[in-house]
Amino acid sequence: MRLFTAQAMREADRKAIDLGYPSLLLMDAAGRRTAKRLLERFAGRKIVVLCGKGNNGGDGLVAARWLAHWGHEVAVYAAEGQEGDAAMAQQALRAHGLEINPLSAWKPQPHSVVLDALFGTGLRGPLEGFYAELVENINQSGLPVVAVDMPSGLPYQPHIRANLTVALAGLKNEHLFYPHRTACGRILLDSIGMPPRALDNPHLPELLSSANMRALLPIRPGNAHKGSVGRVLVVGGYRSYTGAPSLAALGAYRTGAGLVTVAYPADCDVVPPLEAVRLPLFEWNTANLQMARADAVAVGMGAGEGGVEAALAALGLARPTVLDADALHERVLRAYAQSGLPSIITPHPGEASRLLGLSAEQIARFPLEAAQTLAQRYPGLVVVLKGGPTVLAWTPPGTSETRMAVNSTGNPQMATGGMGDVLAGVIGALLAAGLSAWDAARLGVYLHGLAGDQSQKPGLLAHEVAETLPEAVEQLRSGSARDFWEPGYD
Ligand SMILES: NC(=O)C1=CN([C@@H]2O[C@H](COP(=O)(O)OP(=O)(O)OC[C@H]3O[C@@H](n4cnc5c(N)ncnc54)[C@H](OP(=O)(O)O)[C@@H]3O)[C@@H](O)[C@H]2O)[C@@H](O)CC1
Ligand SMILES: [K+]
Repeated sequence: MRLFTAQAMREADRKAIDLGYPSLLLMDAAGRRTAKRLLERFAGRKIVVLCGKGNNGGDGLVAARWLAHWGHEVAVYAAEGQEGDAAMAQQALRAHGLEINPLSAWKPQPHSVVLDALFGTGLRGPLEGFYAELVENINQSGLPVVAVDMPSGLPYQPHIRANLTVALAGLKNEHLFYPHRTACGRILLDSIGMPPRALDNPHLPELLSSANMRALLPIRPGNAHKGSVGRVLVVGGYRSYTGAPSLAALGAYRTGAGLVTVAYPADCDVVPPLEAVRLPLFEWNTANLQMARADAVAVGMGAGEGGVEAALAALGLARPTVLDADALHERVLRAYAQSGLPSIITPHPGEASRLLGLSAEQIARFPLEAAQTLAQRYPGLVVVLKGGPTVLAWTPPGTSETRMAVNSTGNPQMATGGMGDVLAGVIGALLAAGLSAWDAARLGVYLHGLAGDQSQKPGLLAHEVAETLPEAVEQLRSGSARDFWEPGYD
């Protein structure tokens, strides 16, 4: 499954037409299915359909026709100047005897639901004048709004704040990234019958879905023993950051690691989980770290000033590695990129900002671009740029194309201390279980977010998320993990 931009969706639309698929069929499916979705939630209210002159408006005209056909009370307000498919939709609506009112005549009507079919992927800039005012009036009316494809006005201001958005053919950036996602309300996805070949575009980011992630779960053989399912070495801790390596160890164990060793400075008060092997060290060097037999390493959590030294010492172990927090320095990243070892870096926007020389606000605003830039700067390293949502990027060595993925699990309550440490442990366990760096990173962020989604209450703590990981793994394995968008009828 891919994550689209408005432009990429227009290309998919063109591709469908090139394949011979009649565009009017897409519009009919879009309108009809949106109408059904509206009825599921808002049956009994009068339906007011507001249509622009483009194809988003055309979808609205189709929806109005079906709603009237099914016997519901519908009022239609539309801009003038429809062409092509939208003009046909208008013709069909007139044939059903429905009156079309000018958009300027719309006034909020009590107990109505608004179907927002003003603008979709064809918007080319912020709404102004009449349309800006209309959007503000709709928002201020307090009436429930169902948006066709996306709330009109996005990604600019002003835009509609919808209760429900029916995304057509695929999810777009606005449906995933905050703050725009908030304006969508609940998100439903409908394929509208778009030929899959038209949507197939390997250059777009992968959207991590339950079906794809389920296929990556490692299988625990019947004769498993603790040495065969993955041994993780966690390296970190410094002064007041003694909890970080312990949380990583917990994350690793709860994801299925067979044995976790925690290496930490001997003069630090680190208290690893009871089940972990303790490795207090007076010096970070490879020989010392070799005392732990590890299939994968997670290094840097709470390592403070010792982060660089610890990560360079861990490089000598030549194991797949997760580099987190205080290990995330230019020197370390260069060395790991050159080593060719499967390695993953897990910066948050602040750490990415230090690496890229950009502000954390810029990183948070353009996460796809930031992750891609890091992946191109350090070929071979899998970049996990943490955020809402987390973005992944990887430039396989010897290639120039960067693969991108966007996570679909997780919630804002997970923005608390220690959450990243747990994630590093989760990914470490998956590396130790034998997954490739790209697979371990994608499945790791997905599971970590899914665990966080079990409780979306304020005050969620990192160790609680770690404790919920087994439930998340089980949910994914059993097929009961749900994607946040609800799939359509097909
Ligand atoms: N994906 C698919 O395959 C399918 C997609 N479908 C649907 O098509 C939708 C996309 O339709 P679209 O391309 O016609 O664009 P749309 O959003 O209706 O807006 C265009 C209108 O907006 C206007 N306009 C632009 N900027 C403006 C501004 N700043 N301020 C004011 N006006 C502005 C522009 O006017 P113009 O500048 O051209 O005069 C034009 O009239 C998509 O979201 C989905 O709902 C389905 O029907 C079936 C399959
Ligand atoms: K819309």
